[in-house]
Amino acid sequence: MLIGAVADDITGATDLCLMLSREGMRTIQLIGLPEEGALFADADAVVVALKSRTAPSEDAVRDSVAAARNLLAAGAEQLLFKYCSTFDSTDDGNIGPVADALQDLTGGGLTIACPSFPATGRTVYKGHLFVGDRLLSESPLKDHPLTPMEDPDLVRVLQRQTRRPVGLVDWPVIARGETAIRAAFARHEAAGKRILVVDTLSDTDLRAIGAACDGMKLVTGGSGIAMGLPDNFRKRGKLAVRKAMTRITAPAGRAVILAGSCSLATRGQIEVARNAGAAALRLDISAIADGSQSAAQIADWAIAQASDRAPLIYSSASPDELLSIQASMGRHESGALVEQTLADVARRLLQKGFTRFLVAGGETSGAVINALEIKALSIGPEIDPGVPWTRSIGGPDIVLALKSGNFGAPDFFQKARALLETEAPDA
Ligand SMILES: Nc1ncnc2c1ncn2[C@@H]1O[C@H](COP(=O)(O)OP(=O)(O)O)[C@@H](O)[C@H]1O
Ligand SMILES: O=C(O)[C@@H](O)C(=O)COP(=O)(O)O
Repeated sequence: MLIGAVADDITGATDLCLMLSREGMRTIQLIGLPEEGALFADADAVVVALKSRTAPSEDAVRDSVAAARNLLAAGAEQLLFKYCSTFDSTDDGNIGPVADALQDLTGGGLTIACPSFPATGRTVYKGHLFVGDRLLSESPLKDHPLTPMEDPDLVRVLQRQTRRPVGLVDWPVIARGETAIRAAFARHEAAGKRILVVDTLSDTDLRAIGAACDGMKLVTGGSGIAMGLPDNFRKRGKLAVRKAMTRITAPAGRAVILAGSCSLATRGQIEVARNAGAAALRLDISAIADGSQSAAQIADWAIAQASDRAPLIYSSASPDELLSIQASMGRHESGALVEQTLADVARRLLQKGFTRFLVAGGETSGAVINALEIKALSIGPEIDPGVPWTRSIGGPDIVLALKSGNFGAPDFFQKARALLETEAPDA
C-alpha cells in the first residue's frame, strides 16, 4: 500500500477514491475500521470511510487513530486525512483534533491543510475558502444543517481547533512551484508552525503542492490534494499507468434515489429529476415523529412505482424549513430521525430486489451503507467530479452512487443511470 487514508465521511471517502483511481491507483474503500492485521496486497491505496465529521471529538480522534494505525501496520507509506472541501467542522473539531492526533502518531512532523478542489469550485486564497465565487461564509454552507460554516478564514478556523501553531503558504509562493513550496514549508517549520493552510487556485497548484508533499508522513485535505500525490510514487517506479473506467456493470435489479442532503445542489437535482418525470415522495418529518409515516410505508410506495424508472425519496428542505424543524425537534435529533428513516427504507428495498442505490448526502450515505451492511467498495467510473459509481465488495452485491450533497450537475441522477450496464445473468 502506498497511500492509506482516513476520511471523515463516506461520500468524502468515495470522492477521494475516485481521485486516487483517476490518477492510476488501484483503490479500495473500506467502510469503518479495517481489521487489525489486515493486508491489502492488491491495493495501491486504501481509504477508510468513517462517520466522524460530526461525532464527538474524542470519538473522531479514537476512530481515526485506530484506522491510521492499522493502515500504517499494513504498510501505508503516506497517510492522508480527508475532510470536506468546504472544511465542514465546528469550533470543537473535528479537523484540528484529528490532525493533531495523526501528527502525534506519525512522529509530529509538519503537515498541510489543503481542502481545495477547483473542479468543484472550492479554492483557497490568502487562507480564505471560496465556494464558486463566494466566500465560504456567504455560500450555502452557512446554512448546513449540522456544520454551518460562518468563518471563511481557514487559519483562524483551524487555529480554534488545534493546539499546534497554524501558518499559511500563500498563492504567490504556490505559483512559483514545487521548489518554492518546499522552501516555504521549511521556513514555516523553522518558525515553529506545524500545520500550514495552502492557497490553491487550480489543478496546477494542486499538482505542485502534491509534489512538494513527497515524503511528508501525513497530509490533510480534500480529495484535491490526492491529485498530485500518486506521481511521487510513479516517479520511483512504484506505480503503473492505468486507464480510467467509463462504464460500470451492475447486477440486474431496480434503482432508487434517496436524498437526505439539503444542499442547494441536491435540491436542484431533485427538481430536475421531478421535472423529468421521476415518481417522487417527500419525507414528512413530523409525520415520521408521530408515527403516521413510516419507513415500511415509504418502501411500499417505492415498490409500487413503475419498475423501469428510479423512484425518488427525499427529505431535503430549504434553509427556512430546516430552521423551523430544528427549532422544534433539535438539530441532531431531527437529522438522525431522517437518516434512520432513509436507511430503513434502503434496507427494505434491498430485501425486495433493488440493486442500484443513488444516495445524496454524506451523513445520509453513511447511514444507508451501514443499514445495507456494506463493508467495502470498488471504484467505478466518474459520474461528475467527486462522485463515482461504486460496487460493493462482500455483503449484498449492489452498485451505489454516493453523492456528496454539494456535488454533481443538475441532471446528476439521469447521468448516473446512463453509465450503468446490466450484467449478463450468468456473470
Ligand atoms: N427535512 C429535514 N429535517 C431535518 N434534518 C434533515 C432534513 N433533511 C435532511 N436532514 C438532515 O440533514 C443532514 C444532511 O447531511 P448530509 O446527508 O451529510 O448532506 P450533505 O452532504 O448535503 O451535507 C442529515 O443529517 C439529514 O438527516
Ligand atoms: O470534499 C468534499 O467536498 C466531499 O468529498 C465531502 O466530503 C462532502 O461532504 P458531504 O457534503 O457531507 O457529502
